[in-house]
Amino acid sequence: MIIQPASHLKGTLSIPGDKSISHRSIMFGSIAKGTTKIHNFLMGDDCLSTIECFRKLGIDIEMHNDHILVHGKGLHGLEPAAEILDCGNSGTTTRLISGILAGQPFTSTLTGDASIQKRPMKRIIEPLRQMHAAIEGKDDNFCPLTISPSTLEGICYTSPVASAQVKSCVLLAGLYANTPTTVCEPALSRDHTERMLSAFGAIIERKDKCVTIYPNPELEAMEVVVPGDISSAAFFMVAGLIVPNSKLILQNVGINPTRRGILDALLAMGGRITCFNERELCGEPVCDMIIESSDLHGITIEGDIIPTMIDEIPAFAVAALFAHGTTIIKDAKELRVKESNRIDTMCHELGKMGAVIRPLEDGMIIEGNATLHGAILESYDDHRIAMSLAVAALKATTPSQILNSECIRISYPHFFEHLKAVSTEA
Ligand SMILES: O=C(O)C1=C[C@@H](OP(=O)(O)O)[C@@H](O)[C@H](O)C1
Ligand SMILES: C=C(OP(=O)(O)O)C(=O)O
Repeated sequence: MIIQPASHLKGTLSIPGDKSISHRSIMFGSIAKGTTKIHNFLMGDDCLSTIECFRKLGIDIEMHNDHILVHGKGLHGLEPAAEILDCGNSGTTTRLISGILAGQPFTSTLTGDASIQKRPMKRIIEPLRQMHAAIEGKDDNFCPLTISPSTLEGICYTSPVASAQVKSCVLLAGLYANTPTTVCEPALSRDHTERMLSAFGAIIERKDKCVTIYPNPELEAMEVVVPGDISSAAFFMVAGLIVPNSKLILQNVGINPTRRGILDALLAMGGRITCFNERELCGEPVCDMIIESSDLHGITIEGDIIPTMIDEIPAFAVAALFAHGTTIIKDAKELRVKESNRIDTMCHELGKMGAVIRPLEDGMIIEGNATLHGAILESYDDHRIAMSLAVAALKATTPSQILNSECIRISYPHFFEHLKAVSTEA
């Protein structure tokens, strides 16, 4: 993909469905009784991997033009898959489905692509084993994972990482345990599982950074309307702020407090972002946004805000390049275990364009007021890296090429069409 420098961005975009919420709607719909109808589902490759896994586990899932129907079979209705479950590139699929599979009376094996096979699974193997799950992984940490039948016990688990995937995995296993299960985390990670599972009928109690789930609920099918994904909106939030003379309207952006860190961080940098039409969609807060070119200044982000913007940090780093002063990102070591090592990949690729950006063990130091030139850039098959580099390329003095950019299909299949629709070449 060739990206031309842009003179300005103008227009209105309807933000595609949230990836995290789309995954959960299929998973919870599959283990609920009755037919769950899903609107605004994200047709990204990761969510399609979740659909394929549940089809292999015996669930009938119908794809229609404007909705999906999941014919759920209840908590104990899944059937053994005839083959290995392929989670593709999706960490969310791999880790959440493991919690459900730990509670089944049959053995399952799951794996995914080259990137998934490098991502750490010890973080779910350990708590699942504490629940007496029978789970084996390559080198005790990697896919393929094999999960065999066992009788699960509820636990009180203090997670060393703020990870919604770990939290959700343990809570889902907790549905099948003998006694209640509690998960506490060091900082609050996204809470879509808690919100949506409660709406499906699970009994969930929350207190500060801990969540307790009670076993064996009657989950009932429901209608889900998936809000737009702030992680996808983030690319256009940053692009609209850094390209001069721009004004974008982003419609239907999810602003759940556990996901809105990018909005708060960009506002703290002086970004002109106005949220209006605030409403609630399926238990999730949503708004429309106006984004206008802004004079940004560097900030430090660290601590509790980090998990609320973890996937948006590559895009945030691009905004920091065009702020006055230095931006520091700390406490974001988790970036090293995503689809790529996002600290190293961003520093390396932005460096090729002339950026002054230094990796830290747990973040980056980014010098602002950058002048970037075009370059041939590698996505490392990481969708967030491909799209963040495309945004940086809008501000370069010459065109850039992004290699292996098809990976955007994972979370935002129409990204390049949307970018073309709102940008005017310099
Ligand atoms: O639960 C989820 O849907 C997700 C949780 C986050 O991962 P971690 O739980 O590993 O932080 C995030 O990076 C991922 O894109 C989606
Ligand atoms: C990290 C991501 O997803 P996952 O963990 O589901 O692969 C992401 O979408 O940025």
